[in-house]
Amino acid sequence: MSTRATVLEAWANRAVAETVDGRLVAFHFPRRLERPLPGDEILLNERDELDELLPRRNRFGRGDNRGQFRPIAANLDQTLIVIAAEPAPSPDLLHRYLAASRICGIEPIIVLNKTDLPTPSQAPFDELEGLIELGYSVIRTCCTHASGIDGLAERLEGRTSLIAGQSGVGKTSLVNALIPELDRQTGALSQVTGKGRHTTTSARLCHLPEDSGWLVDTPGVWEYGLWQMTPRELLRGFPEFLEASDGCRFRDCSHQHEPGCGVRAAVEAGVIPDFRYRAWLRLLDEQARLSRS
Ligand SMILES: Nc1nc2c(ncn2[C@@H]2O[C@H](COP(=O)(O)OP(=O)(O)OP(=O)(O)O)[C@@H](O)[C@H]2O)c(=O)[nH]1
Ligand SMILES: [Zn+2]
Repeated sequence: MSTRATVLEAWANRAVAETVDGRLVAFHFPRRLERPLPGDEILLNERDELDELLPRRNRFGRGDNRGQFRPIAANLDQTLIVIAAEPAPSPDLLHRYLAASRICGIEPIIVLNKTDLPTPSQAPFDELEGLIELGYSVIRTCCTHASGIDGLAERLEGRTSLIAGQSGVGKTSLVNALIPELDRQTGALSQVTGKGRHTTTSARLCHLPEDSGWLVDTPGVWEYGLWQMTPRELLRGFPEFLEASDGCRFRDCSHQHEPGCGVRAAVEAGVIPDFRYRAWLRLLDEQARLSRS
């Protein structure tokens, strides 16, 4: 008899999962099995050992310093990309996150936190209107005055979301506002792992109040990098280009120099904002550097 469980947190060779009947189980896993990720569905045997990792819908991850894909969590419905006026996002951080989500097949939602601070008139803040026109959702929140939290909570209902962003943008404050009883969940987790205190050095799947969904909290990062991929894969991160590329004269159009390029025509017509085209060119350039190094 096997028990179905959801992985909450995983390290090099051990993890914690919650069974369907709400029991927390810590287990080691054999190296022959792929490392489970927060959000993974698994089967445990009667000795509470990992029997099987069930097929995943998707994985979200990042590139490591060698450009390899490093998975963070699995089976997600959406990513919450948190940005704030302070600390100001590094250039292209938001575009990388948005592209990564789309490439992983996950809908990104932009969360502009710290709306009590003046918004600088620079990228990416002055690009948000353009992104909304392209169909991206932007939710504005302020943890200091607890505003926008209900609207954000509504978007999380019944879903599994991952929250990510630069260190200091207020991820922890948002998670605490969304999950008032986070301490209890953290305490229960520490008990089964035997770890005294919990530090957010790894991604962790948490329950939203009243079982209204799941949230993957991730450690803050200074920089978020993409992994090495082909130009075709990168294009999937810019879905608005895909439609326009149907109009390209050449099937293998690079959308850079060729005559009759549907993407460049859409940029010139203002259908694709110029800032998106330039961001894509910069990420393409980054990819060329990744593959050389
Ligand atoms: N003005 C303002 N400050 C905020 C807001 N939300 C969070 N902060 C402050 O921003 C700082 C960083 O907040 P955290 O919640 O620790 O940010 P974090 O993204 O979790 O940072 P890491 O733990 O490094 O990943 C703290 O001093 C918070 O009090 C907000 O809406 N407005
Ligand atoms: Zn083209």
